[in-house]
Amino acid sequence: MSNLFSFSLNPSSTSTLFHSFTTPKTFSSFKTSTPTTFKFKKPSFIASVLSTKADPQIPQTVQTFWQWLCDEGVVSSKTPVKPGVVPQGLGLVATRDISKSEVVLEVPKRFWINPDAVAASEIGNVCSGLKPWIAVALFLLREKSREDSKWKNYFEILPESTDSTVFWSEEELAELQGTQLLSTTLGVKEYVENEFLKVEAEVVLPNKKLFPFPITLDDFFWAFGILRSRAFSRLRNQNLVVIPFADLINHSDIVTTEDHAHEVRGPAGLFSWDYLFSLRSPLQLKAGEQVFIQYDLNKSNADMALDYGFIELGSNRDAFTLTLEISESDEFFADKLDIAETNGLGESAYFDIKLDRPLPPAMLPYLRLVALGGTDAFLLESIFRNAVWGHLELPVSRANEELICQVVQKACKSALSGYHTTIEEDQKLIEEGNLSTRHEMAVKIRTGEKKVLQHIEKIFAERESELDGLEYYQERRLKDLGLVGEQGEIIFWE
Ligand SMILES: C[S@@+](CC[C@H](N)C(=O)[O-])C[C@H]1O[C@@H](n2cnc3c(N)ncnc32)[C@H](O)[C@@H]1O
Repeated sequence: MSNLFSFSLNPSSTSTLFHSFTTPKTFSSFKTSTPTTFKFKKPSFIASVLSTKADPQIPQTVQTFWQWLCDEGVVSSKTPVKPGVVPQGLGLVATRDISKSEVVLEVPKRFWINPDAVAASEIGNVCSGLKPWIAVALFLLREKSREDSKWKNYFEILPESTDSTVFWSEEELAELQGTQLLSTTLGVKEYVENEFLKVEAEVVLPNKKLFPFPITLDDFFWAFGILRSRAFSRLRNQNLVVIPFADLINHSDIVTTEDHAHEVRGPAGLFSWDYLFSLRSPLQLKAGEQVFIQYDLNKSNADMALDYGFIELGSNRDAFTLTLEISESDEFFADKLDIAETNGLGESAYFDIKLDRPLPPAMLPYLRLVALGGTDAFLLESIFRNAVWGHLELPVSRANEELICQVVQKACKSALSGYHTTIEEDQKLIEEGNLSTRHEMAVKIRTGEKKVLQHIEKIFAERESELDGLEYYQERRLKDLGLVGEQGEIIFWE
């Protein structure tokens, strides 16, 4: 969550994961692709905090969990937070005033659930070749089923699922018709199912002694959901780690920094030192207030819905990912690919576009490259290779610029026609209220995507109306050669 909760199947970035499930589109067809509840009752008023006396609002499982943390020396009378029942399910609540950046909890490494814990366990050998998240998922399921698991009390407080779209019914998913979130969700579900079938056949079934209990696809999805919503990432040396107790912390957009989680060395019991996961409060708090962090500033609402099962109200997380591709049938495919790769892009490129924000800097050059042809194709010659990206950062020719404007607008229109409601209809539904959590999330996600598409369409419509006033490669070149006068007249013939 400080950076955390952005567990990604591909550690390079969360958006890589996102994109790995979208179907790349060619330029010509460039378009954008487009359980159950918590165990705990959610009070609508203040949080109820565990005290030394049993509080009837706190489930027995949470009281037992807390007692376990006390017995293990993870918490003491000095720990300034306790689990509480809050509107987001369980959360961490201050038991006294807390100052900004104060350490609120520390969890020794022996309680962390991560690939190292798997490697050191009985299933370490059979899981050694697996993707880290799959190994940890199997470990979670195995420990959950064991009466003598070290984490037994922890498993008792975990939710059965979240509102992540991977847990939505078909009827609920139908409200996402036309959205990128729907195609991403379906892609993720298919991916998880395939991984499950593979690991079931290759690891679980052949090792009945290690996995003596049945593991179903639903179980595997549960583990996947736990990892997506609770694993911390981007700690030093830790890309995927579940930290019991620390993972009770909820997200708030009031927090705008991400640097709250650290790995430190410190006392981890009466006589031992160990690595500790240390969490600091990003805000100053009064006793009784909930501790929040920022899960990930870069995630779009669609990412949040998929990973955590909630979204933010402000529109700054509304986003749309444009997928562009150099078509293999393009007569200049090899040259274009070479230029794209030299500039850190590839055959396909993904551009996350946010509402009311400028376009990603590489998007226009890439679009111009993909559209390059006809009399502009000379720029693809190898003699220009070092300078071509610089040329593509500015309009190349009227024809090229007009083409990209038209293609993008057409693609936006086509994507917009895939939604089954208009923005106005969505707004009416929100105003009327009475929507379930998931339905409201779906309506807000589809409204957000449509607004971003309209925003992109507007940018390119405006650009198209300004084509006559733009300066293109040939004019720039003549100017560089001193062949254009102050008024723009060509003086070559004088
Ligand atoms: C790391 S867990 C936090 C503890 C969790 N509330 C629990 O009861 O176990 C993350 C999950 O908490 C919930 N959550 C966290 N922040 C939230 C927020 N601002 N709004 C709604 N739900 C939130 C979501 O279900 C999310 O998947």
